[in-house]
Amino acid sequence: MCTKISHCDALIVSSGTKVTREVFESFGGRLKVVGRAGVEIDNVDLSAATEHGCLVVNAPTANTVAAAEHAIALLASMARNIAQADASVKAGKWQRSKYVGVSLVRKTLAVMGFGMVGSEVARCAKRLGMNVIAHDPYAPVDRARAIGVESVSFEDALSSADFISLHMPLTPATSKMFNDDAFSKMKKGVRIVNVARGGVIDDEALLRALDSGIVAQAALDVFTEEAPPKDNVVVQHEKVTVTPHLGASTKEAQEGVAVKIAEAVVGALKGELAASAVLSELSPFIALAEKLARLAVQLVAGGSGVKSVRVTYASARSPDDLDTRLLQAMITKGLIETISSVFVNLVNANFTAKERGLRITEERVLLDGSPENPLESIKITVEGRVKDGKPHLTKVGSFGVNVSLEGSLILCRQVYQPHLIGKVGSILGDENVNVNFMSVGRIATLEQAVMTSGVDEEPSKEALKKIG
Ligand SMILES: NC(=O)C1=CN([C@@H]2O[C@H](COP(=O)(O)OP(=O)(O)OC[C@H]3O[C@@H](n4cnc5c(N)ncnc54)[C@H](O)[C@@H]3O)[C@@H](O)[C@H]2O)C=CC1
Ligand SMILES: O=C(O)C(=O)COP(=O)(O)O
Repeated sequence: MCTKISHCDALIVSSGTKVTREVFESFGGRLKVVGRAGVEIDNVDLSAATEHGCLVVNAPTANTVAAAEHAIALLASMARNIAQADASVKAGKWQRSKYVGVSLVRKTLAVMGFGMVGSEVARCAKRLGMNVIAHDPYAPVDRARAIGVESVSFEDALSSADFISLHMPLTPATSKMFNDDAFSKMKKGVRIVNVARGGVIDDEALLRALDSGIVAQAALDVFTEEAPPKDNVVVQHEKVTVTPHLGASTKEAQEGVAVKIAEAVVGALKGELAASAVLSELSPFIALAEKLARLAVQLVAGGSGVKSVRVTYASARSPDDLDTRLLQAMITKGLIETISSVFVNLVNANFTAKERGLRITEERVLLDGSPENPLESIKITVEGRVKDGKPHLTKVGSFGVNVSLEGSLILCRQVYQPHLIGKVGSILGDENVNVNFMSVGRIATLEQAVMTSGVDEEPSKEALKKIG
């Protein structure tokens, strides 16, 4: 497989394909993007991707509904012993009393992890007449309240739930978080659904909890090892219902993730990073951030690089509603790529900045007014705004200018005096370089000023020297 894909610029995978260090190494630097056609990117070696300057994108929302529906399907079929009863009838038996189930209505469901899938599960469960509580240390309480779900602590969720549905990612913090200690805090007879990741449950502890009766039933779509070995005792347990990682497996979701990931990969190959709602809102500012950083590094350090950069974001949004990580990554890209051959992307930006001793500090200026626009301006020595959807330079040092940041710019520091505009224009004209605009930011005649010229072609070094 590695030989075949060494001829590719991008690779798109589902959870079943492990994109290991070996895969990145075999690409010999050609691979630019790995697209994960789904939510979780735990099957991609992110450190190896970073080191190889490869961007990793995912399609985080296209299978949300499918995963939530699968959790609800498992919840209902577990409560009514559908899988076990089906196998029994097919084996020629008729065991009506053995498969008496439990009702869902008015039971308490604890949704652990109140993100995209968890909140969709909560909405569906509410419609089934369940009392839904949620535990998520990072989700805003308002999100749960808005759909009539109470946010509770981990302990309260465990102790009051009749059903528990797991929807957190697998991270070092969530690995085996459902262990002996957690099971010991659960109500006796609790029923558990796991459509998240196998690793969040300690399998041996689950087995003990099933055998002791703390857990009456479990329904699992995901496993620590996929496919689980044939003799896996949890999988074979009569109180356990299993499916082979089918959460995202509906025709609609598969088509959805395919389209979304193709868009994200094409966008990334074109240098747009990714295509999601948040990103599209920030898109013009992403371009602005990178262009300002490119300009700043040239103005401030004269091409030798910078070590410490202060970025000021002016916005009417509360700092909590403005995620600047992507903007910061683009600033890093602008600062570093302008003065080196290092390829910076969303994945390796932090790593690359640290490696080069570049420290970026951020400052927020809270403006009055409508928070409809995520940002008003970004300042990194130079200041810029988005006007008509396009990045514009609005200030160089203390000089106000107003120029589009598309194409190439020549910035000259000067003492504002007659003939200068004409002289610069004729040097460029002699070279057949077309000047598409010129703007002078000045305080007064014969004072310091900044002249900005937009040019269609790149002037020769000699011409630039003459202008200098
Ligand atoms: N079985 C399947 O086919 C599918 C499985 N998934 C799994 O479902 C998971 C959730 O997906 P989404 O909802 O789209 O992700 P998401 O990122 O929208 O939500 C995850 C939520 O978990 C929360 N969380 C993190 N640490 C936590 C902790 N210690 N305790 C409680 N909550 C915690 C986060 O704050 C976040 O709100 C994914 O990580 C993925 O592993 C997703 C799609 C399909
Ligand atoms: O999106 C996810 O995280 C999933 O678990 C779905 O996995 P799949 O794309 O079906 O291999």
